[in-house]
Amino acid sequence: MSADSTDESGDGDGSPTTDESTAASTTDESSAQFPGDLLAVSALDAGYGDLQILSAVDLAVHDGEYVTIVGPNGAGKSTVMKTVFGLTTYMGGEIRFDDDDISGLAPERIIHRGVSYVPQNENVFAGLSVRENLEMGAYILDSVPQYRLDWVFERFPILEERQTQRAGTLSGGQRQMLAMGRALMLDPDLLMLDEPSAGLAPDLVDEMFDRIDAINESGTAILMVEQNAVEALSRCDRGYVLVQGQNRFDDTGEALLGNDEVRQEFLGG
Ligand SMILES: Nc1ncnc2c1ncn2[C@@H]1O[C@H](COP(=O)(O)OP(=O)(O)OP(=O)(O)O)[C@@H](O)[C@H]1O
Repeated sequence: MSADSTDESGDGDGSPTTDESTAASTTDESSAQFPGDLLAVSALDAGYGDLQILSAVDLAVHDGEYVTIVGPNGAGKSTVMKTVFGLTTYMGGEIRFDDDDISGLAPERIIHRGVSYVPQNENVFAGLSVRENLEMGAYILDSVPQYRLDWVFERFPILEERQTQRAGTLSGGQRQMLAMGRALMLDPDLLMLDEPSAGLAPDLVDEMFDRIDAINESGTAILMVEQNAVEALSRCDRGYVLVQGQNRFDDTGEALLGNDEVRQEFLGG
């Protein structure tokens, strides 16, 4: 499924690396339905220049899983995703994807492995048409695969209707759909979404989450950062609570929602 069929190393031993150091470890039951780690982040240190933000962060996403990161402002949630995608200063620890070590690789190389990332802001080319934006999503390929365009249009019919319209003239919700559609053009194994519901009118938030559910149900693993924590945890398979650049809790979404400490400290009671 990933765009790159030339992975070199493939030397992983497949052993899970993420469990020990977090406050509430991942339950075996929640992991059992998933075949293995797609993304395995262990003891990750990262930041910006000399400024360290993440300290020994552990996180895993299994094949086809839907994982959410929640936590207070400035906790480093976006930094985790940016670091997986090669956009920050990698300082230590390990990031494995599909059993290959991708720690510190540049984004172009990570995209080839089958990871797509939708940042929170400036995630479309405003001056280009909807269709051109989608075509840009497949820029690493020699030609734009029509079946992927069709796949995206099927999931986001509004993008087909508006394909000649400039992205800058779309509504916030449509723009977010375009950003997601573009990220899906390469049929990634893992889609990382940074606050997909941010700035959306309340009646569009549920619709956005429904679309993310549908993408996940079609087999794409999701790693998502969300301020809308209760909604996100109620939909995901597992969640992580990050505080000051460190793991605080991880468990199934349901268990985190039922955890009094998590509710009081991080979910508004
Ligand atoms: N480009 C950058 N350069 C320097 N520091 C940054 C940069 N981006 C983020 N930071 C800092 O890193 C810390 C973590 O930011 P991050 O955006 O990862 O947090 P977050 O948990 O996603 O928060 P929020 O929910 O507010 O987006 C913050 O202190 C932030 O100011």
